[in-house]
Amino acid sequence: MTQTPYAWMGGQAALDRLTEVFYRQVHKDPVLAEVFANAGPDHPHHVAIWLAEVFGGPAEYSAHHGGHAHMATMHLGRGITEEQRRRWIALLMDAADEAELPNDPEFRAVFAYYIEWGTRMALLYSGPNPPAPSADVPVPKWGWNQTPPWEPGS
Ligand code: HEM
Repeated sequence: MTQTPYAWMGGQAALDRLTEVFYRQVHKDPVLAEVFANAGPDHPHHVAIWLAEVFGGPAEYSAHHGGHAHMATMHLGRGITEEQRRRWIALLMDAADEAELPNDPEFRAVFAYYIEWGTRMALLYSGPNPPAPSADVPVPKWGWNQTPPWEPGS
């Protein structure tokens, strides 16, 4: 069976590397620094745990960090702008290079697919009339979709 995107990218260690690099840049960024000014030191790890679960790793965010409802609540009322969303993506994609996540087209496409979707969901929750955060909504799961990774011999 094809391994999960989580395993393909190098598991939790890779995601922690990613979010550490990412938030280091976020805190220096003129568009995003203010948005994350009050985020605690554990924030990068929490987001890494979330991403792990999304990409097929352990369901630790659901089990110990409040699942979808907590994530959604953390975005309520923040009024995230399109400019901030775009910058968030740009910095995360640069961080994926710097943290040396796999750069094969299939992995990067799946990664970008979730990030595009997820940032739009964050915007929705942060804006007026957000969906009510619900304990019944599961953490989303992102597999390979249309593009399983090319592997030698396949
Ligand atoms: C795929 C997109 C995104 C994901 C997966 C995501 C994930 C998360 C998670 C899991 C938390 C809660 C962390 C915890 O449990 O402590 C969180 C909080 C937060 N997110 Fe997002 N987020 C995304 C997009 C964004 C965007 C685009 C922005 C703003 C530009 C944003 C701003 C914030 C802020 C300000 C917090 C609260 C940080 C704190 O004070 O601790 N998020 N996010």
